Amino acid sequence: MREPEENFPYKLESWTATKPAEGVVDERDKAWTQAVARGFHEAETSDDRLPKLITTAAADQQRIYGVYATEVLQHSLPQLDPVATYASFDGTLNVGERTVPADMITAVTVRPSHRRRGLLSAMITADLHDAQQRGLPMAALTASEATIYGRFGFGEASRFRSVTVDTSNGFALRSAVTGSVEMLPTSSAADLQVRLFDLLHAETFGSISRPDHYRSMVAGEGSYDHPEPDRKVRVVAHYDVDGKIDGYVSYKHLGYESKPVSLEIIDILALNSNAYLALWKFLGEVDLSAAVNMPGAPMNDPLLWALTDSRRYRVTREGDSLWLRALDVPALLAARKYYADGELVIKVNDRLGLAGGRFALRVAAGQGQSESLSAEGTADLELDVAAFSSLYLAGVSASTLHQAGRITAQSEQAALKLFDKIFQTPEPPVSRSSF
Ligand SMILES: CC(=O)SCCNC(=O)CCNC(=O)[C@H](O)C(C)(C)COP(=O)(O)OP(=O)(O)OC[C@H]1O[C@@H](n2cnc3c(N)ncnc32)[C@H](O)[C@@H]1OP(=O)(O)O
Repeated sequence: MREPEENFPYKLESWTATKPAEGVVDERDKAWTQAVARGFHEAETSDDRLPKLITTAAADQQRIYGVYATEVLQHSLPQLDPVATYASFDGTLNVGERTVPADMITAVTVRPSHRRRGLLSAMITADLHDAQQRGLPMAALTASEATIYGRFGFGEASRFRSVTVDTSNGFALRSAVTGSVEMLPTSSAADLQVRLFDLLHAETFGSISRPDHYRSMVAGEGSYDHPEPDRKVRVVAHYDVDGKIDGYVSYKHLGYESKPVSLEIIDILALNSNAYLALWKFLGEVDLSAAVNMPGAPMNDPLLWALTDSRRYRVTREGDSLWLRALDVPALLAARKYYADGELVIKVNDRLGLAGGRFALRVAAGQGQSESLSAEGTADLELDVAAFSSLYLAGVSASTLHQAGRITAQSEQAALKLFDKIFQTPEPPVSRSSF
């Protein structure tokens, strides 16, 4: 691991999460997990929940980073408490009919009394170099704030919406759905979620893996964000006409004090649009509720178009979903599925020295071939690695980024159009994971 250099009165340590033996939590793991909770302004995790949380991190084989003060002041938190936390684990990103390995970053916190001293910079630089050396072509995260990660080469790659659907009297869908819905024991949600997600992940462009803690979150057993169990969680599955489960929803009632009295979706996965709409029909008809909130709705949600009254569908928030950071541009260019042929030379600038260079892309019959070229020479487009990472899944076009001043070099309109023609996709990228 690269050690940060000059003027750094801290020690950066790294280890792999391991399952607590016989439920006994290692003191270092305990201090690290509590530091994460403090960093996100959450309540500290109760002792009986700690083994479960650390077990989920171990299931992901998370690489844990902790920054420790080399000297602590009298009466301050002990040396064992990290002043900064960070974790990463290997996942995959669907780039169209195949996946590429990705370094998935999570649990980034710096103690408020130690912010803006370069601690995040030290951790992320060490992890990105490590990921690149291990041959991972991409890094990925979901961000608490949009201002943090651009400087480290990350670009927004997909977006999501939060929606509220008015399910008061009169809620109806335009067309009939088939199959049936049934309530399940919440404990069965963990494995069901994994099965459905794996199928969807393999076929959804832009999908990134989920961390293991989704298993307990969707079953009301707590997650990293909210470690304590939530006994209000309910789980309902959709069965197709042959009796096979092809969708599920994990949700909870927000209480009679919510206005309007609402249900909230924790997770909804459906293998086809019939299952998706049937689950929504169920949610829309649940008694003692008049609205359903869906925090992670896709941008192209068919539900809007299925409602007899589309104004019942209200977007309450739109935001960035997945952030990507290229670590190996030629590998990424060769891996992606394309829908138009063409040839391009692009120059990628990377201040961290990880992925920069001049690269040729040749696409024929939807398959890309790429090679690194010498640094000197012309390029059709020159752009920062964060802009390249945003463009990679075509969640935004090169023309739009150029208009936004994000493609820095003087770019010919023809080159922008050619890039967009090669990279465009029939559907926008969709990510169903937050980590
Ligand atoms: C993937 C995830 O886990 S997302 C969760 C991120 N964590 C949180 O939001 C928890 C609360 N916030 C924090 O713990 C910290 O403020 C962090 C982790 C965001 C930043 O950690 P720091 O150690 O302060 O960052 P560091 O000192 O390395 O800053 C590097 C640069 O980023 C800038 N920066 C850091 N945080 C922010 C921010 N929130 N908004 C804008 N700029 C920021 C710094 O000003 C600095 O800029 P410079 O290079 O021009 O001087």
